[in-house]
Amino acid sequence: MRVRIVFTDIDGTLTINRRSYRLALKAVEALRLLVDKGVIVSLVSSNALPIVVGLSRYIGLNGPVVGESGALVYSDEWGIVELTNMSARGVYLDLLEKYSEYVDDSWQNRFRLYEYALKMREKYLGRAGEIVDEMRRYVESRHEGYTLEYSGYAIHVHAKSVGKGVAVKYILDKLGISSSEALGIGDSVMDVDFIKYLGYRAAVGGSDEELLKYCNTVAESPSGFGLAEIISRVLNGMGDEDSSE
Ligand SMILES: O=C(O)COP(=O)(O)O
Repeated sequence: MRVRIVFTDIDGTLTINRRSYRLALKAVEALRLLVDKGVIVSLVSSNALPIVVGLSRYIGLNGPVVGESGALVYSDEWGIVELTNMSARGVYLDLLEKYSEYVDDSWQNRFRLYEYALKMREKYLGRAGEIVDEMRRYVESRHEGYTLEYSGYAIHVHAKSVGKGVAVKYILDKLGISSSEALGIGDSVMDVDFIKYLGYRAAVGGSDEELLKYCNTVAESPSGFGLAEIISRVLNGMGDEDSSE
């Protein structure tokens, strides 16, 4: 197994479970270990870019990051790279008004450029799937070229051409690394978009069923604890390869 770059989602993948924002310290330690071994680690998230850049910096990671579900990429060397020019602001404002019974605004929207988020109101979380499907039908019939997805943390409204996969391919291409040497780790159906292109495809325990269909490794432990488990398998695999050389 030769992994040169690891792309990992944040919410539900580095956290202690799929509802919390609290990082699993085991996950932080595992990512740092990868960096120390010379592996590039990139965060791939639907969060606003400043959150992703900040987190990457303070954890001590070394790779380019993806924010706004793939609309934006950042690295110290490249600066902010915009992978779309289609802002979903008008679409999100329409949804916020029309579906105000079900969804609330996200504070992060003041810091977003292209992709916008809505939070499902607590009392409707049990009906999230059905409400999201209805909202998607509305968006796709009224706003050509736009769609929405649900991560379990928020509903993300963006141009159809925007995706975590487009951004991950952009990074691989710029760095000259083959997708066969890349590992992707996620927890939600939104992660299928980038994981499906990569040579090594892993899901943490408790992931969405849809994601599991695309993965060749599934952790037993949930969320960030599962990520630590996957990384220890990778590091052991790399050790085997080194000792056989
Ligand atoms: O902001 C969200 O809804 C999810 O963020 P993530 O892409 O890091 O899981």
